[in-house]
Amino acid sequence: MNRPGIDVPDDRGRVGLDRAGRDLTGNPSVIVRDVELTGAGWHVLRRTTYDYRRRDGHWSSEQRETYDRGDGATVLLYDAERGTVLLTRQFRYPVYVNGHPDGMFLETAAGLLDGDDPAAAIRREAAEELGVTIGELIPVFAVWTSPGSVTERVHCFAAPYSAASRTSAGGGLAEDGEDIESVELPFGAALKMIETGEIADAKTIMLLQWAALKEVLDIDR
Ligand SMILES: Nc1nc2c(ncn2[C@@H]2O[C@H](COP(=O)(O)OP(=O)(O)O[C@H]3O[C@H](CO)[C@@H](O)[C@H](O)[C@@H]3O)[C@@H](O)[C@H]2O)c(=O)[nH]1
Ligand SMILES: [Mg+2]
Repeated sequence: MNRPGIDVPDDRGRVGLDRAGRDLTGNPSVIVRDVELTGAGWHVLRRTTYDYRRRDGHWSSEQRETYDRGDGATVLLYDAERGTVLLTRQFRYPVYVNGHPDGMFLETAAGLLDGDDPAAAIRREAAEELGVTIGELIPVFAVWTSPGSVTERVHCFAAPYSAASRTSAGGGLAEDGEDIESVELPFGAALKMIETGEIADAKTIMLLQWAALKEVLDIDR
């Protein structure tokens, strides 16, 4: 058969996209029966049918759709001397179409791993998006933000920055359609923006609250 993304390369060169999950063995109460590719555009949508043994011992057949965009990484850049954090602002269509007033969204620098390990990926993204060359890099946690449907795991880091580590303009890759503004905020102001809703991105909120809990930065400045 000549099914793009399955037997022959699709327009992004991918094959075997219907294989994901078929070899899972970690949970004896789950038997994957079928994987259908329902969409292979920029990212991949699948409908998976599996048998699931409920807690009462009965088996049921279940279907779940998953959105697979690979894994990602993000970093909270902080300057403890000056009490600031460095964030990105860019247009995010998915939030705009779902209630955000203008879609201009404040986030920690982030990106897809694109085949790199998480540390290498976030060093690349911090340079591309904010022009920052990261030195010390602190792993914080790795989280699934939408476990009912999105497969993505986001590796969250923190890293110090200073005027000296801002080595280029940043802005993102124009050829990828990126147009990213650097936004430096006092830490206390960033925390207040969580309360007002001006910061409403899950990974960004988690990392700012981690920094407050661990007293990485002084809240009162
Ligand atoms: N043409 C096209 N481009 C796309 C599409 N989806 C994404 N892109 C482009 O693909 C690039 C991906 O940039 P990254 O910096 O790698 O990813 P990101 O979107 O900024 O970051 C993601 O990373 C976080 C951590 O994984 C995620 O939490 C967050 O949702 C975000 O999508 C961006 O230039 C984006 O415009 C699409 O459907 N079509
Ligand atoms: Mg990005």
